[in-house]
Amino acid sequence: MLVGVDFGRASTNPHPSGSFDPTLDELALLAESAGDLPVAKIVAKRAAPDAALFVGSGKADEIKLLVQAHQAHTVLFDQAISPAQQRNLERVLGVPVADRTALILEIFAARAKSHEGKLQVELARLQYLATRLVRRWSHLERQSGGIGMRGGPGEAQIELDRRMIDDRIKKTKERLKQVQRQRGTQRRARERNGVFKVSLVGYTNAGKSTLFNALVKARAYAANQLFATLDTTTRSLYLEQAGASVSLSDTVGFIRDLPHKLVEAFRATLQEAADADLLLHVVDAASPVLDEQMAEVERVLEEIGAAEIPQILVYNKADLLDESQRPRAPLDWIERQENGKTGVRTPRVFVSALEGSGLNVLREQLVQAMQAAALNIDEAASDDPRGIARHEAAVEEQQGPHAEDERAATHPTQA
Ligand SMILES: Nc1nc2c(ncn2[C@@H]2O[C@H](COP(=O)(O)OP(=O)(O)OP(=O)(O)O)[C@@H](O)[C@H]2O)c(=O)[nH]1
Ligand SMILES: [Mg+2]
Repeated sequence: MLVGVDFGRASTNPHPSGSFDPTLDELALLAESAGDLPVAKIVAKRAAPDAALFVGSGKADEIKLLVQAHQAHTVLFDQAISPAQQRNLERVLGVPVADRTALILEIFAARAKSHEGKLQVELARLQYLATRLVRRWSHLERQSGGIGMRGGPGEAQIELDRRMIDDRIKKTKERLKQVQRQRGTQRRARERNGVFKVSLVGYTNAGKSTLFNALVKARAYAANQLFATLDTTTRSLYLEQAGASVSLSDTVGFIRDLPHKLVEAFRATLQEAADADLLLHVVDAASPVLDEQMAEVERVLEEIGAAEIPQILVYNKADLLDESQRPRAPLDWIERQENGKTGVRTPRVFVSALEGSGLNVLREQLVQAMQAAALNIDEAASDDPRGIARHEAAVEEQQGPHAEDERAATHPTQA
């Protein structure tokens, strides 16, 4: 049973994309990805979350009736609920209650394949657990009457749990560091070869792995599931037009309200994207919430320090667009909105990774981006730190004069 609450404009949600999805489609897909079958959904409207139940008590009764009518075995909330709200709801509803964060962590835990991925998920889960214990403890403290009244019945146990968790967090972090140090060595070995690094980034389920497979003829796991990919896969992609290879990495997808601890735990994996010379930002062109998904990806890129990396926008699933939505040309240029920037002119390519259409145009753009970057590197040794002037000239040569003014104006601080 899926539940979403619309807090309207009063919402304190920090994400500009807004946290309320009236369709609950994404929550449904998350539930399916975790192996659940959504049987019913309900949306509520409130000015603010109820302290005890998150929803009002009338709504809770309504949910309970639906749970019974559909024999639902779990209630999933689209927003984060506190441990106390979770416990109260479970008591009222008579079934387990979980929120979006717990659901995402569950999916990650089930999907993690590599040693590093497993450790990252373990760390995120422990950290999630730790914050919940802290909150429960402070809740008990309040109940016991404040300072001087400590020593309630559960305190010793919680303190013990906390120490155990803190200990495991420490150990997991150490092991993770070890694994990442090894990977870092491998990565540096690759870097020394001077290979041009391209990373696929984008919202989960946009089609990154399908595109990766189509481009490098690999068999990365692609599925209609959220977070099908957790571990980074890297392959060499030979570009005939350039007579050279680039390294192409498939990475974990992004999602709105990605639990912060998870981003932290996956920082090293995401770092792969931040180290790239070029990002292929893959979007599901057929998604009704395309803008929100793109904004979310930009937000995460900003968070991991990858907002300045040049992008090619890959509008995937073009086969699903109807005639009126189809672009007139397979390639155009759009102004990408970025924090603090008026708009960055970025190539946009329409492809269907599934049918293999548009891939040649994409390869051409890859070659151009590579050549532009090569000129940048040439310039790196000279006075102009990133060779912006020459880079602009090179891009102009390749794309005609029209593409240029904005680029020069919007990359003034690139160095
Ligand atoms: N119609 C259509 N479906 C596509 C296309 N590309 C991918 N898909 C489907 O979209 C779903 C997700 O594809 P993936 O390649 O797993 O997406 P992803 O971005 O790697 O997803 P995560 O790894 O979960 O973040 C699969 O069911 C694909 O078959 C396309 O061009 N057209
Ligand atoms: Mg994938």
